[in-house]
Amino acid sequence: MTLLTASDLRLTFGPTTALDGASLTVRAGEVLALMGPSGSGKSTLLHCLAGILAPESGRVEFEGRDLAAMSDAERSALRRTTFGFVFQFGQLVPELTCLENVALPLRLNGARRREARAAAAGWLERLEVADVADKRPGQVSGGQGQRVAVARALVTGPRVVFADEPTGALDSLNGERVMQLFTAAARETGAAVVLVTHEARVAAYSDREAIVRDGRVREQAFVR
Ligand SMILES: Nc1ncnc2c1ncn2[C@@H]1O[C@H](COP(=O)(O)OP(=O)(O)OP(=O)(O)O)[C@@H](O)[C@H]1O
Repeated sequence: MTLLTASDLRLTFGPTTALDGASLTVRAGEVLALMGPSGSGKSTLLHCLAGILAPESGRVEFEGRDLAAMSDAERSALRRTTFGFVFQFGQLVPELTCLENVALPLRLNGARRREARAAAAGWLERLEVADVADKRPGQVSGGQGQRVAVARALVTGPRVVFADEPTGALDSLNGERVMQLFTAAARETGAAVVLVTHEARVAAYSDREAIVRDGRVREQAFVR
């Protein structure tokens, strides 16, 4: 089943053409890796799929609904409840503990403090970082921080998690473990993952690879 469809996206930044007719579909529950050279448009495509950037032409549909036709409130509700995000540097809130960081999306969606904290604790456990629950992000390792960021992205039960170089700041051993835990947890919950990476060993955790070149999706192949 197709969840997200991008058709013929074009987007320029001043003289730079970032997307030049990019088209892509994301299926429910799949792990999709966006690969390709630096500057080819991978992150821009990811941001358009997630409704963070609006293409100048072309359209993005989530379950058949055009993101551009939604109100700002509808789009931000979609990002808060249906999408999850993991970036290269976890972007955790530095003033909150790791547990509070994971509980935060649930609190923003209206969950009670107690339930949000209980669910967050469960997710930290699942990502094997229960021991850092009461630490602040500045006091944990890069690998631990990324696991907390993955827990935070999955805690709301999103349909799609967007990840931009989620292991880019980690050494290979830590990166592999984060990818193992991330993709296993996403598969269990049925969330699709759209992942930007330039590392083949990170892409190896995907079901499908799409190669972005010069602002277009040039090739697609099933990995497994
Ligand atoms: N906000 C911006 N302002 C100006 N130019 C931008 C902006 N965002 C992206 N670009 C340019 O658009 C092109 C595509 O960028 P994008 O970040 O999507 O590529 P990428 O494939 O993700 O690259 P990398 O692998 O290096 O992260 C690049 O030439 C980039 O410099």
